[in-house]
Amino acid sequence: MRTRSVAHTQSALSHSASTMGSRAAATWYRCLPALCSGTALRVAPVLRPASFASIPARRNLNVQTATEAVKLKSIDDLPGPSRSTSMYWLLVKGYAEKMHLLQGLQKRLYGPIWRSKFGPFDLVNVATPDLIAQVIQQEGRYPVRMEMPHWKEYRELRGQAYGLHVETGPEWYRIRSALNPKMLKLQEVSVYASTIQQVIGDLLQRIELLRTRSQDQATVLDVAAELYKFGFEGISSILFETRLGCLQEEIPHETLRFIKAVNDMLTFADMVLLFPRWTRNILPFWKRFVQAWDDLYEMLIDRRMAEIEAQVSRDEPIEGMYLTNLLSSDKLTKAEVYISVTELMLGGVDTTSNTLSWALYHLARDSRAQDRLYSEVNSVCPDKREPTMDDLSRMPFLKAVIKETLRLYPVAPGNARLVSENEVILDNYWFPKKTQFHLCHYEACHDESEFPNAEHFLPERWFRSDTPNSRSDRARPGFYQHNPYSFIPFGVGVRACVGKRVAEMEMHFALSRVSDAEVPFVPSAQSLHTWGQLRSLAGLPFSSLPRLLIESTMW
Ligand code: HEM
Repeated sequence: MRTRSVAHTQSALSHSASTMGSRAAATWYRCLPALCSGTALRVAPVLRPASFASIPARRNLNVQTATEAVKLKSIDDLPGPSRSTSMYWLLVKGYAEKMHLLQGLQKRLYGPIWRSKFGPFDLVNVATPDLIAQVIQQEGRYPVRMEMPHWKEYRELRGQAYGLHVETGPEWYRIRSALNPKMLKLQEVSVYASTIQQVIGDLLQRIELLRTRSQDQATVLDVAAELYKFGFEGISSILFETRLGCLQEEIPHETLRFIKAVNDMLTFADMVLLFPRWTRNILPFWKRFVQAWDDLYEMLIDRRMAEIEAQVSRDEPIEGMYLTNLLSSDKLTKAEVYISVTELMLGGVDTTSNTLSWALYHLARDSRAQDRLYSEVNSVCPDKREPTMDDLSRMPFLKAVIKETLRLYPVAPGNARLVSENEVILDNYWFPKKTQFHLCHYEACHDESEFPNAEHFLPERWFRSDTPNSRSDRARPGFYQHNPYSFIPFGVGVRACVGKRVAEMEMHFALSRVSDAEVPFVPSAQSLHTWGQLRSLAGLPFSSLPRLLIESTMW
């Protein structure tokens, strides 16, 4: 099984657009970055950095008069690499696979705002929290990340609804408003807690099984793959009210085909975007992209939708999970429910699983952080009790570990905005409507002036209470006063991630239970390195021993 970031890989321009490339575009919709209405940078009170309190209200900086605009510089005045330089960096220097690092390189060369062109993209890159804030504040009522012409074309070919990623304006907002309530309200999301706990139970059993089968009785050779399966199983159990069996010994054939269809769709989406239309008769990418979407629909969604619809129409009582609720709410057409659930599914897999992989990687290398996490979990939930949502609110260090992981490895290393309602002014530049902005989140959350020791994993940095008495340089004044736009892993505003609450719940429950049951450590004689890529953790070896075993040998 491949462990590619599905939802937020292609969604990055969906879940990130960060990288603005085909990959970005893919990541982009993968994370299918949605925007939860009114989700303005909420943080748990304990972890709340002071500066979050002062996010300025949105302002609309539409250009007032042509005279004013004339005084400003234009997009043509921006510095930036030529097309051939960009292609050289991407293809020859290998940045196509690590575009998040290109952000810092180009910022050093051209300054915090620059223009870059490659393939079909003509981008204005912004790489400071201030500039990111300025774009967001001018994004308009119905923000758009980027155009998704290939998705749109497929939907038209099959007569399907457009869905969150393709739809724009009030129509996008109508769909989004129907999806938000059962996704973004904490109380509503807690309904899914017991389902997720069952899936986590399966994950723990799977880790134990793989460990005991290994030569050293300690190493799970590819923990990222297991977490990917967990991500898939978790989100599908919430959305479809169905267990796919990803964590079983024998993964059902249909499930494997579904997973393959998801990966194919994302992979070929990249290709379809990059090559011009006339190549479709010669190259296989478009046909395979269409085939992948067809398979994806047919294999799971059609089948599950038909079952649930039949139950709804027979007025049978059904466990009211997400899909059932959407189908019975009448707020969306059946076609819109189809596509919305698919997009949520695409957004919900690799996002949570990659974040968990990176968190375990750092905990395995940092026994101090690991011990602190275990003490916290164990004090709130002694004797391996499964945590409840209420328990999670008493685990600030657990949440800090996830935040710090998302800062170091943002699922969407870049995001995008195609500002089509307004002209935009940034510093002393004026941009016409429909300018495509690339928001360099990765660079912003790795900026030393915002986060001292930015490349280090320091969950404590999210605790203001650690500041006053500590002697370490982490505690120097102002350390926690980062600009709120330097860390927006789920986006911000009405288009922010629709799956944020579900993702946090999944990650918090999973990490608390894994750290309560396992003692991860770096495999001997193996120096784990941080791969250049943010998402490809495939093959991440993970050694752990059951905590119970360690505790009993101590006695
Ligand atoms: C670690 C977990 C996750 C992270 C860091 C993340 C991050 C993001 C980001 C940055 C965006 C773009 C927001 C913007 O443009 O301002 C986004 C959009 C989206 N995400 Fe996530 N996401 C995560 C998990 C999920 C999950 C679990 C789901 C599904 C339940 C999901 C579904 C979506 C969708 C559908 C959108 C597009 C929304 C729209 O365009 O209206 N995400 N996500």
